[in-house]
Amino acid sequence: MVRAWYMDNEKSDQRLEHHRNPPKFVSLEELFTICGVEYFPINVNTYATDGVLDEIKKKRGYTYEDQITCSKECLPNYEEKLKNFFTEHLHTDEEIRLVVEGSGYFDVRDNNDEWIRIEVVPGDMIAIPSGIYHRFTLDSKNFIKAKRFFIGEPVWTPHNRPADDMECRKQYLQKLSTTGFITA
Ligand SMILES: CSCCC(=O)/C(O)=C/O
Ligand SMILES: [Fe+2]
Repeated sequence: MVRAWYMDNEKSDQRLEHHRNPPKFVSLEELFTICGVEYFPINVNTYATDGVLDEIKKKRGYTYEDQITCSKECLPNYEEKLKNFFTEHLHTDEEIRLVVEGSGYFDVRDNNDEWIRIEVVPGDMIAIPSGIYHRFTLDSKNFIKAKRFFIGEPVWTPHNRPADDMECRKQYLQKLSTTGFITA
């Protein structure tokens, strides 16, 4: 089950939870309405046959799928990749991940530019919208295996902050400031 909370401002080990004192948790509804981040619970034991994941893929047009394992042993250029993942950036497309093993943290900026930390564990599928500033880190267990989805040919390019002039950033802010991400 995904959990999310506002981060403290400590610069210590990025792999720690970094709760505020007192902790300030964020609900799934808030994650969606203030940041546009969507969440789908998936059964990692049955997703190959139960149809839930297939339905999401069909509905959202995810035609590309692969798997990434982040660990010292499995990820080429591990240190450099982890450093890049944790550098604040945005993408021109959604970033969709389904955790099948291990765990980690996606951090996203809220509408006041504060960090919200999203803890992901097996069965958590999240869609991080195009244009939102975010980053990723492993937790202290140093291992995650996740499926990645994409509409069409994947574009993984991160655009590091500042990327405020990018069209996807402007569109994201426009959505937030007008209707938000609330859908009928
Ligand atoms: C658990 S997937 C690794 C992180 C990643 O792919 C990414 O693009 C972070 O922004
Ligand atoms: Fe990213």
